Amino acid sequence: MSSVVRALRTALPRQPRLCLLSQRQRYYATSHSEPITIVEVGPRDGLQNEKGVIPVSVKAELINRLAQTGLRNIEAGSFVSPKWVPQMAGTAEVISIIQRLPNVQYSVLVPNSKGLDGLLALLPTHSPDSSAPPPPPISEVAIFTAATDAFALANTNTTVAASLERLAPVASAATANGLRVRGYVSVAVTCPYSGKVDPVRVREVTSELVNIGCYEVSLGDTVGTGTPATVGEMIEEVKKSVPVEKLAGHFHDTYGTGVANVLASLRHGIRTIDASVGGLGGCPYSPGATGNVATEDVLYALQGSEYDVRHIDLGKVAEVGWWISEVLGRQNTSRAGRALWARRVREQETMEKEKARL
Ligand SMILES: CC(C)(COP(=O)([O-])OP(=O)([O-])OC[C@H]1O[C@@H](n2cnc3c(N)ncnc32)[C@H](O)[C@@H]1OP(=O)([O-])[O-])[C@@H](O)C(=O)NCCC(=O)NCCSC(=O)C[C@@](C)(O)CC(=O)[O-]
Repeated sequence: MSSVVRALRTALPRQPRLCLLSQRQRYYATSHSEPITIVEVGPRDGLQNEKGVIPVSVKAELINRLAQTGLRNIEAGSFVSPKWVPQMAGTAEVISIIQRLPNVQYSVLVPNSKGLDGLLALLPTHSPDSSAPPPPPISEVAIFTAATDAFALANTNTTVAASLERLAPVASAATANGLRVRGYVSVAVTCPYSGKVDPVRVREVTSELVNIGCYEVSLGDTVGTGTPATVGEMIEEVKKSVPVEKLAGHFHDTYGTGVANVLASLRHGIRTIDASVGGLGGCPYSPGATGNVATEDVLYALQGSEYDVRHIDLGKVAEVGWWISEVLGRQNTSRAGRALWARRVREQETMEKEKARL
């Protein structure tokens, strides 16, 4: 590591924020923009696919750092079987130690009643005792199924129909306990086991999730084979039964079409996008798929557009991406994140040269 890069790392928190919008872009963004919700799934979808065991302290720090960037929705982990996804073990501890920010919604993924019970055990059932530690700040659970039986069996050991039967009481119990319920439909474009997926099937499963109580359903291109054309076709089909306000887009970037698919889904009316800092992630049961579309890439692409994400600080998100990539010893797959890093190194080198010259 060069001395400039080392010095830069030490100096990171004191660096001025990156100002990436021109004055004209800022005017356009202010006067015409529509707010977009970014659901940051890095701490869950991102970390669940890492090879090594990640300490609880690192997971909690990732969530805390993300919460400081202006992101308002963070999926913090999952209460799934540790035999199936060992990387998510310790979620109870993680959510017990994160710092609650009042304007941030924290959620966790649950596959069944046992997962929900694990979460509910941590939440207060009566007026909180002032001497007790504060309860975890979870206000939402995410339940998940798939558009194909082959994927549902690989991911959750059950068929789609049986998973929906299993999830209905989970959704009711979560709602009864004051939690919002979000749903996911995996393999909404292609299934790694059974190939191209019929959009009609995606529509049916999405409707079922709404019927059992999901306020929103995230349509997952789990494998990341989607293109603006196939994603658009799928969304238009789903919209025949479910209002677009209840849909979100969840794209993996395997073929480099993640940002294009985000833009396509926005054009088709979706206003909530899942993304993962540093492009972390992938589903352990989707062989060959890479991480989610990177949060930094989405934020960069939407700057100055008619879609408003100005409440999220791209520079700060990029810093989190650099930090977590280094901690995990992995390559940062966010193109924008890498470019911003290179730019900062160049700026620092210029400053150093200037200082030496004076
Ligand atoms: C659903 C099960 C549990 C069925 O797994 P199973 O083996 O059929 O379940 P079981 O009921 O027979 O239980 C087996 C063991 O797991 C335990 N168990 C059972 N449930 C839990 C729980 N909640 N928490 C902790 N432990 C649990 C249970 O107690 C038992 O322990 P044992 O008696 O053998 O010691 C399993 O298949 C599972 O956990 N699957 C989760 C897989 C997963 O997390 N995949 C990644 C998330 S989905 C995703 O990434 C896609 C998404 C959402 O991002 C969108 C996209 O991109 O498509």
